[in-house]
Amino acid sequence: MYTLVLLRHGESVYNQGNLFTGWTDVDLSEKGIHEAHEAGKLMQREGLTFDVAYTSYLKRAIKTLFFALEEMDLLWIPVYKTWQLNERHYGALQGLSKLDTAKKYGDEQVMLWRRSYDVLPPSLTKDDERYPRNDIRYKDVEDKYIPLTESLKETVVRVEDYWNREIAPQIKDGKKVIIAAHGNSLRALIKYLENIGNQEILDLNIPTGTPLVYKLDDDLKPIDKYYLGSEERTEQKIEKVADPGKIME
Ligand SMILES: O=C(O)[C@H](O)COP(=O)(O)O
Repeated sequence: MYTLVLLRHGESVYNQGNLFTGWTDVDLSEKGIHEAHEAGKLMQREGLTFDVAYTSYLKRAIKTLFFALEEMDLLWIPVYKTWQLNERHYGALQGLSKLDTAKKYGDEQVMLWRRSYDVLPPSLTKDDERYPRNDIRYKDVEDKYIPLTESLKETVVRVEDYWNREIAPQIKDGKKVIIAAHGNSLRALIKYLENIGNQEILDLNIPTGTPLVYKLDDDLKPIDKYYLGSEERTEQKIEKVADPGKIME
């Protein structure tokens, strides 16, 4: 049996402002920094340790991983960064308010853009400054992989590819792995790992800064999973992600 930990970044300043983020490289909020440290402490208390870590090219995930590993005195382990673990690209919605967008297009449409498997958010155009081709960090990524928008279905393809090529062999080799990524890139990975249906995936919401521990069998199929920390707090965070307009105490 293998242990794998998935960690969504702590609250970002865009999460705080309730804005669509996607590939926008925004920082953690003060609360997000705190969540990242807390995640590290929870993992330490649980007796977890890691040999290798994976994260995206986006600083909210990179910093969350850093702060969590710092708490565990594991800053020395190899950390691999990849665009393939980036958040799902939110197209022309990036930077817009989720509430204003819901007022303009209706809750149902926004829910489809946020949670459905294959509905694409409105696309960017190539002259948009948000087009990732203009960002130096993606200079080695082939044009065909640079998104103008992305459905979860497309996110699954790139996440699954990276999982099978890079991460799964490390786990099978006995390495203890943590993946620090994003709400929708983790939904994509979980959909693949647990073979969740295209309809059921609508209801999956990943809380910020809360370690999710998986027990995997020899074929890397999940046998068990659980969040670390207070169940009540995790539930509140999940509700907040599901309905970002909700006020949390
Ligand atoms: O990209 C974003 O806006 C968030 O990281 C995830 O947002 P969602 O919960 O609206 O999909």
